[in-house]
Amino acid sequence: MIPVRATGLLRDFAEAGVLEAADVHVALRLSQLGGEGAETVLLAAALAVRGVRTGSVCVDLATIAGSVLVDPDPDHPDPDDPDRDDPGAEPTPDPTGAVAPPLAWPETWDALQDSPLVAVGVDAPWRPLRLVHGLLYLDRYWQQEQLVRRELDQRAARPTPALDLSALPGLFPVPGPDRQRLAVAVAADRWVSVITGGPGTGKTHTVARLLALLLAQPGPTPRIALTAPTGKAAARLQESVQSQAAAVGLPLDLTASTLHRLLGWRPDSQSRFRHHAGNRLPYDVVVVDESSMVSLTLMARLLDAVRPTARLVLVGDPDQLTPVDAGAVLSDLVHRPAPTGAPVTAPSGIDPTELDLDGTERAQLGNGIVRLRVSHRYGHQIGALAEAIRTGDADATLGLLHDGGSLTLEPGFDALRTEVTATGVDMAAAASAGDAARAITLLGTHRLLCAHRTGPHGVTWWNEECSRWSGATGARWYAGQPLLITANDYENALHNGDTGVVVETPDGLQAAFARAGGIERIALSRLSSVVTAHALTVHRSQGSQYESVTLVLPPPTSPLLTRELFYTAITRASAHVRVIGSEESVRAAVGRQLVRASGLRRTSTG
Ligand SMILES: Nc1ncnc2c1ncn2[C@@H]1O[C@H](COP(=O)(O)OP(=O)(O)OP(=O)(O)O)[C@@H](O)[C@H]1O
Repeated sequence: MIPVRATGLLRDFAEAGVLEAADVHVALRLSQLGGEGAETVLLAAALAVRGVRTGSVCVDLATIAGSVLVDPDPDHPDPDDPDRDDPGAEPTPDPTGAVAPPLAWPETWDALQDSPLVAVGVDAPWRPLRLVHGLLYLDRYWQQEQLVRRELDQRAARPTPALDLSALPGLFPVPGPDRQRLAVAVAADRWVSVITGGPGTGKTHTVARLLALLLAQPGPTPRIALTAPTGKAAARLQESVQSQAAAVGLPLDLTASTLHRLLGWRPDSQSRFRHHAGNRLPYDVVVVDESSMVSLTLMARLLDAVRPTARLVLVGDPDQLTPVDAGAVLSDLVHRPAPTGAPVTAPSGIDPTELDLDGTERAQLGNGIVRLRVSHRYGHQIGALAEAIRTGDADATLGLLHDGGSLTLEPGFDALRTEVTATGVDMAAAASAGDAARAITLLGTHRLLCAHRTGPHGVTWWNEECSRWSGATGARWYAGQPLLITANDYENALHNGDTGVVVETPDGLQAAFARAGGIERIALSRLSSVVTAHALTVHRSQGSQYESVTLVLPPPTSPLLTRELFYTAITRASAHVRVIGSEESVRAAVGRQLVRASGLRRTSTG
């Protein structure tokens, strides 16, 4: 919809589909408040608002003119809702490369420097917009970025107390080079560290051993917080750490919570969180899993609240899809130069030269970053495919997909239909017989993933098609029906993104969910936010693992088709990956990376 008050450049860009009404409204409001009439400044302001709406922290004035973005799905969720896990769509570069009406950037640049709306440079007093190093920010995001930068740099520069590494050999008994051991030593030796790696590379395994090493240090027992951006991720982290607790000597009752819960989210309060710089979190170690899903705003809140003398350990896979909200902090962190003064070597007793670290990885050690590389979960072929996609090698990706074995590229749906039908029949049989364990096992054997929520390649369409293939009768509930929880449900201890299946019980049909201690059956009438889920968006599948995954690729022109989407989807599988789509779609996906403008990677000082 084009706002009536939009004129000139704002109208041109709104008509070209680049700006939405909200972008224009904010720019016009700023113009009123600041007494700014220059069209180019108002356009730049609207593009800054739009940048945040589409995931960037700022607008890069050097590249914006050639990289107009499209917003493929205006159905954005409420950014402040902590229950929200599924963005459904990710704004990405316009694949057609179409550029909106031409813009004279030299003119715009001059107008921005002179504008009463724009603070120019790091030290200029407050104004609603800030221009630094060619990046234009809404002030709020500039402040958040500065806070994150400052906190991380201060943490990196400050030495930690001397470490006793004598427990390490017991925690990693196999001799020889081991990146997990290096990661533990590095994370224990710093106030902030990052443990990255693809799925199944042992990030949580490493975290459990890090905690054991910290608990073995002399002095008071450290207080530990385990957290993750979503309820489902927090539950997985807790389960995984608890399952290793006895083996490495951790307390058996360590629990994990969402970041919102940890920080004390208060929807009714101005300050939003109970914990902040004036009321810090009472922990000595804070481990954040699935950090790739943490936005700039949430990272700023967290850094504000963690004590300067608490070890902050960020864990995640920076190659996965980025958060719904603005910023891609984890990805920025692994790409930023080390701050001046940061130690560039591993702690004493650890020899990084043994570990086959490349130049980048060596430099990253200076930022406390260690990347784990060996997957303990999936076979060589899926690992090789993940690496080919991650490094943008389309030929290698296609070569692997054509090689057969556990990977296939198919143009049609026949094999998918056979698989969905067979699994559906088996699930219905098990569920009708009341065998919830078998029905849940079958649910984890295969998952259909799509880029889009709606449309011919979308989840909604596929859910209907798969329901037909698996013999659903059209009844609201039926035995063998796969379920997806779509909002956190504290009463039933269910998390947004949990999956279950409808099974027959002596009390009629009920929903069955896998729990750490076994299977729980819940009356269907007690579930408020639940849908049938033969298919999921790739976003929604983040953090889940299936034996076999089918990914339906959209056409090459789809703005959702990116390397991060492809990588995230195929790394959900532990044994088999089927990609349905054309070679062109595969090439388009591998070749297109999500671009999010941010100043965090640029320098360490801003
Ligand atoms: N060094 C190791 N030796 C043996 N098994 C390992 C090792 N590291 C990890 N594993 C096993 O590999 C599996 C995956 O490990 P883990 O869950 O820690 O990986 P992750 O990187 O946290 O995975 P994700 O985040 O994708 O869930 C687990 O079963 C774990 O016990």
